[in-house]
Amino acid sequence: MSEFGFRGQVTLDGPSGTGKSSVARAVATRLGADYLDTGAMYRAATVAVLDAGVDLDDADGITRAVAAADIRIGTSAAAELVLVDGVDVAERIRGAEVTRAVSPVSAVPAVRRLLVDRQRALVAAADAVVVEGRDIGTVVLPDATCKIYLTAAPEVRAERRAGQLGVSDPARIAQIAADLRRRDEYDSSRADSPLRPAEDAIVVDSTGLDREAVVERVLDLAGTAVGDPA
Ligand SMILES: Nc1ncnc2c1ncn2[C@@H]1O[C@H](COP(=O)(O)OP(=O)(O)O)[C@@H](O)[C@H]1O
Ligand SMILES: Nc1ccn([C@H]2C[C@H](O)[C@@H](COP(=O)(O)OP(=O)(O)O)O2)c(=O)n1
Repeated sequence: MSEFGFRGQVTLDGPSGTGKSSVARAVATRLGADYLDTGAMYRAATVAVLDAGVDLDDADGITRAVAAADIRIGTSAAAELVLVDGVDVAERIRGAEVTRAVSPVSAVPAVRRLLVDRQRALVAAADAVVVEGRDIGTVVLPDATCKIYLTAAPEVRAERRAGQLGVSDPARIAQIAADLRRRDEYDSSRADSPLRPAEDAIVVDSTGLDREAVVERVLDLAGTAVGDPA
């Protein structure tokens, strides 16, 4: 099929370090589609919570802080745009402070309702879109054209994350691996929209594949899902 003829939604869910962001961005570029990073929305919401000084056990306070914040997210694969109350937080949302706090913030059901509504509105505005997160195939877009669930061995995911952060010290890599495990467990066991593959998702294990091979596999699956000969 013509890559640029794609119309519909590709969803990419899975745990941290499986390659969701880098693969989703590349697939969106190749398809000429929009790109939505829902993890960046939960991270931006976490900035609002941290800046409001709310305790991470206080679900009502978290909800108020997120509802009061003006969170804006871009949908272009070419440039990342994440604003909280007009401030560019694209770099800050990747830092350790936000990464530590994002799971409890994203487990609050009222926060999820707010952000899922915005995610659906952004998707509705696009003819073609690649959306990545944890619950996109299961909750946000149950009727998506093509659903992918990305996995990879935990030690490979930790090494990738360490490489991305420029970390080579074995003790710090072990810390990154422990943090990933903790977040996986938290995200998979929360009551509202836990991380899990949708029943109709295709599982792609990226452990032994380089990024380009995963991108090609996802493009093949997207082409098959819209029924065009590849
Ligand atoms: N298949 C792959 N093989 C090796 N490295 C990869 C692969 N996919 C992604 N990466 C790298 O791993 C790191 C984490 O990828 P990222 O896309 O941020 O994952 P996620 O969004 O799932 O957390 C990045 O540095 C990325 O370039
Ligand atoms: N659709 C989503 C996306 C992310 N989240 C939450 C749970 C995740 O631990 C955090 C951060 O997601 P993000 O995709 O940025 O995380 P990684 O890049 O995979 O480390 O947000 C979510 O609950 N639902």
